[in-house]
Amino acid sequence: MRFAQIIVGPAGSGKSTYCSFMQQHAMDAKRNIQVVNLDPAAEHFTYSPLADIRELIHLDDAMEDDELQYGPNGGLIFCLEFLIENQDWLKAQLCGGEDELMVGEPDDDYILFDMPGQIELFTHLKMGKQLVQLLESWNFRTCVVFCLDSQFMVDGAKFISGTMAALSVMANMEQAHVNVLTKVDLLSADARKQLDLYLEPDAHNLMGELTIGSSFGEKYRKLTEAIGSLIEDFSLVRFFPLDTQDEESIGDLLLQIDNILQFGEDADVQVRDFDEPDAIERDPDM
Ligand SMILES: Nc1nc2c(ncn2[C@@H]2O[C@H](COP(=O)(O)OP(=O)(O)OP(=O)(O)O)[C@@H](O)[C@H]2O)c(=O)[nH]1
Ligand SMILES: [Mg+2]
Repeated sequence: MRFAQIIVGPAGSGKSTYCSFMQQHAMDAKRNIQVVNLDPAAEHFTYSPLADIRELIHLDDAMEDDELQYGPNGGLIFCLEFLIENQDWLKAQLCGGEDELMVGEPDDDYILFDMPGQIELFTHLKMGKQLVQLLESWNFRTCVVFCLDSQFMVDGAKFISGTMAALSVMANMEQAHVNVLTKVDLLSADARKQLDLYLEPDAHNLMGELTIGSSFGEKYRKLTEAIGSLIEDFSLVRFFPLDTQDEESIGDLLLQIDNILQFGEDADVQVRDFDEPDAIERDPDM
């Protein structure tokens, strides 16, 4: 079994930074987490990628092509379609170029996929989901990690809007899913308090309070309340506030995603499988 986190979220929400911090954290814990860059427009990131889509296709290829003549947004969609069509390239990068899947060390098979900030790839287009299906066919267990900038979540209307964006990705991808609020270290003490209030899991009628102080909230009070209670009543959307300056915060998040992927549990099973024949050998009468 192999493990994958698909890192998605709006432009500039902190996806690539998340990948760097996660990889570094894993390294410090003597764990091997690799990162694959699937953003064909990426110019710079601070991790060293296991594979890089820009070696297959670069955004400029789609934009400078005389026939295609894409703008930056259409070009990006084209690049991801191209990736899906040329899936053998990705498979070779992930599977060491062998035809058959190589089953490496369990620790070597944990990969973060750093995606472009084009959120429509994951809200209503099919490429995001196709990528996940490909990974699954290559034995990956996947979890979507949706990054949202916490600075845009500290007033009621924005919180609702961010929650709906998360919900939209969840509904389209139909995958195990974690929502991460990034850049929490940049929040003022007041903003952090406000955010914590929204994140309180059982603050009853919290969403009703969100209508106060925002023009959208006041104008569409009933709608806002209805959306709020829908989200609250069904526990639809939860957010993890990530402070990249706090090692414990990164560790807690990784643990949560590991649990969703059942990462540690597989290791247990392998230990048990390994022990059993040994025990039988030692006591042949049993
Ligand atoms: N202080 C702080 N800055 C952050 C954090 N995460 C990201 N940033 C900054 O936010 C900016 C965007 O971060 P990226 O990681 O490039 O965001 P991205 O989602 O990969 O962006 P695109 O790939 O362009 O969609 C950079 O200047 C980062 O340094 C964080 O946790 N704390
Ligand atoms: Mg990026």
